[in-house]
Amino acid sequence: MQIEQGQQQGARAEDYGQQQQQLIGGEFASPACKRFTLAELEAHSSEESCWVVHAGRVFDVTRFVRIHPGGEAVIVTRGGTDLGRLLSGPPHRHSSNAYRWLEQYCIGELDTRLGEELDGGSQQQEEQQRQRADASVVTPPGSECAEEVRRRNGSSVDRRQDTEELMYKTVSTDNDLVDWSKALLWQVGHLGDKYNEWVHQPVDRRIRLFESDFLEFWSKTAWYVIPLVWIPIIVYMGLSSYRGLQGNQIRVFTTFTDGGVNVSPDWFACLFTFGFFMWSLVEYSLHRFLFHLTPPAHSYLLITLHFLLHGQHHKSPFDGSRLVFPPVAAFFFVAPFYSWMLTMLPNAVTGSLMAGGISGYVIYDLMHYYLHYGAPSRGSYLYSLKAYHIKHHFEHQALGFGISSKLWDYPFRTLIPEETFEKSR
Ligand code: HEM
Ligand SMILES: [Zn+2]
Ligand SMILES: [Zn+2]
Repeated sequence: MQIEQGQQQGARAEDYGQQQQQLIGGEFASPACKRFTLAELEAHSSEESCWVVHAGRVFDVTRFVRIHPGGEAVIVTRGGTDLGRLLSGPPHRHSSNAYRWLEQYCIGELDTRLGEELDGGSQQQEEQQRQRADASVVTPPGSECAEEVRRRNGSSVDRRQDTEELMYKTVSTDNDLVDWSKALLWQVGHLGDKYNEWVHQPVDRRIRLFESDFLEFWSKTAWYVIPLVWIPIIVYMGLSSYRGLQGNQIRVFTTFTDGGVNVSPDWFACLFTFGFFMWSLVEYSLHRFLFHLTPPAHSYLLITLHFLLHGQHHKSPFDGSRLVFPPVAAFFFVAPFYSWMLTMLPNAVTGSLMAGGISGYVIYDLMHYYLHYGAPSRGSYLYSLKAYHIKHHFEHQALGFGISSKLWDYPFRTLIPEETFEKSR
């Protein structure tokens, strides 16, 4: 069964290689072609239903506008219109993954004949055009919009847009390396050297990790579980550590100094703050040195583990069911770390530091969720963090490891360049 699945994956991987070749040549998958009139397009220009046109095709971006890292307004105000060259900036030169992302929302193409009529084209010209188009284009069911648009529009499609199209890669989950109708966890290990590229091409689709409903259910965590589980632990740890500092004569650094340093209850706030601050370094280190380790192509196990830990979040960055870290899994990180600290420091000191550290963790996890799903107002600190983190997902996977702050990206020199548009010109 396993071998059979492996062979299927192998065959898919080969097809994928060929597919990528074709895609570089400009082919990309789209849904069956449907034509929309300008009037239909214009009727979808609000937050509730937002359609846009790009390179002759129509995209229903309603579900994306709220979470767009450049803000909701920039898309909604252009709802029902052609985006023209906006995607290549300014204000922002979009990544190739952003173009791929847009592909997922393609619902058809714009009926340009009507557009030209509305633009004042004469009846005769319009009729000639219609005849030309009808002679050259048959719309078989299931044909791909993009291919058709290119064929019909020929040289009329802007050259620059053509170049943009070359950046597209398939986002069709029906034609992917993995079978999306089945659980993904046991499939990804077979992707071998294709895994790394595949996992960094995000899709707007929920992931099923396990075949078993029981495991699937327990692998998901709603965001509010994080404060519900951890805040009582923080309060308990904090209070008991503070009492511990009050009740006992606690001394630290006894091995380095004569008699050690006395820790009074006043130290609690400093220890808590230090633990909170140290969390940001742990956050950076885990994200950079563990979650972003590239698993060896031949290791089924390590690829699977990588996917479970972080890969699935990169593949499906807006799958809210697995955006925060499950508390049971977190205990496996916290417990050994806590025990190790206890070997060096008194209980009350360790507890105070841990209470601060876990508070930092809770804030990080909730912020991470908000950066994906929230719509912070333009110019705010959270807006800049959201844009920063989404760039880590879409374009700079080897940079921008700080999530709740960019702090540690400075000394470790992994800061994402401010605005790639100016620099790339
Ligand atoms: C509807 C199609 C659009 C899609 C799918 C889209 C997607 C994205 C994505 C994925 C990013 C993250 C960075 C990247 O990967 O490039 C982004 C950032 C951004 N987008 Fe869009 N976008 C769209 C339309 C627009 C429009 C029409 C504008 C402006 C007129 C715009 C302005 C921006 C800005 C300014 C940022 C960067 C935020 C920052 O760095 O401050 N986007 N977009
Ligand atoms: Zn990451
Ligand atoms: Zn993320």
